[in-house]
Amino acid sequence: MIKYCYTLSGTKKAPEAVNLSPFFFQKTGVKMMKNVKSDHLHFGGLDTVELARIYDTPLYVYDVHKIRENARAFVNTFKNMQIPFQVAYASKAFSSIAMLQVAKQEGLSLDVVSQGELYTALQAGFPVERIHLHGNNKSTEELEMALKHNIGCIVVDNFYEIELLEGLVKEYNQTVNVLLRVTPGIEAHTHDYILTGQEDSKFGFDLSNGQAEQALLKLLDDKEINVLGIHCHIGSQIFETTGFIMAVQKLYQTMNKWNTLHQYVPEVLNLGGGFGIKYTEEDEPQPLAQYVEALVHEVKEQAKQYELPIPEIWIEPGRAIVGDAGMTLYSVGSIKEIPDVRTYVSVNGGMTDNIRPALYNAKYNAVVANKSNEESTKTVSIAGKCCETGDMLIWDEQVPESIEAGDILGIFSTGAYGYSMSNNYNRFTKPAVVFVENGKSQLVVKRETYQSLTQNDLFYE
Ligand SMILES: Cc1ncc(COP(=O)(O)O)c(C=O)c1O
Ligand SMILES: N[C@@H](CCCC[NH3+])C(=O)O
Repeated sequence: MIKYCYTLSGTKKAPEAVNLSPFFFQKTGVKMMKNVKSDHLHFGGLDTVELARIYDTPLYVYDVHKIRENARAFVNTFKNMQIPFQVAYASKAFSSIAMLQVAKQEGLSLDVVSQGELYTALQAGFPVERIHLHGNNKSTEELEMALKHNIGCIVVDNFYEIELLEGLVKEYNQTVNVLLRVTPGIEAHTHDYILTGQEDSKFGFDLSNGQAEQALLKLLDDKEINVLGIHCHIGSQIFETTGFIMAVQKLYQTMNKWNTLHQYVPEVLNLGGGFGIKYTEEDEPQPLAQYVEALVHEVKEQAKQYELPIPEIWIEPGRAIVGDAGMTLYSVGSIKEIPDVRTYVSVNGGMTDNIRPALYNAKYNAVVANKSNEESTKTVSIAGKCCETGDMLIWDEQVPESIEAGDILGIFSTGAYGYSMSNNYNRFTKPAVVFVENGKSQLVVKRETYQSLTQNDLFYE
């Protein structure tokens, strides 16, 4: 049995160990992991071809050990830096009862943005005091649900919400902790659709036009509302720490002003999520610990400069916790060769289980999981099966010459915003989700059935 790996340029490399995660290979520039026992790709210690056989495809697979490792990278860095903190997992990246159980086990807090996400957290038995509710258009029902369950805090986003909340806390004679979401006017370097910190944003109160200050005063005026602190989130899939550092500086200028004018000093500074991960070898994220180190360092510097206390620092990573811990397995079907133009390899999923390539032109790498010892010398494009020309998962990927119908194709780093953004376009059913850990696999989200697709449909009479 040949024991080697291929780099993206096609050169062979000896694998350092048997069951390394694809993350390792992406990090080192080696494209795929080889199992020395067979020619099957292993993920989280298990044979992916076997997983596809047992659970069928398309299938989301999560390496739970990797989820824990990512979570601990954040948590342990805060602990080592001896600073009060909360790491709130942004459950929009991937919410399911099993995932939230793992988040709870790792001592994370939770960011939810809807009643559905809050309901899932409650079903998972997530500690309510560690749940934070987000949203740029929270409904009365959402706010009522948050108050009823006494969740940790509500991240207040706009004047309409303040009015609703003021009415509700009076009606229920209840106090509530809030964070004030501000937009610091920072344009992080990422895709336009996932930018959130700029002035022209639907999220939060703008700092520069005075609306944030107006909102603060309104909230401080209400004795049922405790303004725990300030929140800002500058965007998603950000590699450089510069944007985060600039946000901290902007927030401290504001805090200094608000301390002088209104004697308001926040206890909590929530700096959001957005820490970038590696999808392909072109991506160069920082190690997760470095994002935290940079943030904490800057907070300490600014606190010293303005002679303000060091607040509790909260962050909200989603992608960085689950992104590279998940992969998707598909079955290859039709292969269409257009001589001198392109070869389309169609799989039994696509934009219904991963809309990111269609939405953000996001890039991924794939491997033929049952032929991972074969050299990848053929250039093909991986197409989804939706009735959309734009339903392409990867353009120009290298695969073995022998690729054929029935092969299992694995796409790496689909753990964030894959399942959570999946949809039923063309009435495709959503795939199942499987967790692997300690050499075992377990189904944690069942595959949708045709029955579940039509269960809410009614006959027109
Ligand atoms: C307010 C807020 N917090 C946290 C996140 C999580 O972002 P990411 O998954 O990039 O860490 C998002 C999404 O961008 C967000 O809007
Ligand atoms: N869904 C986006 C990120 C936006 C997250 C929420 N603010 C993605 O897949 O990258």
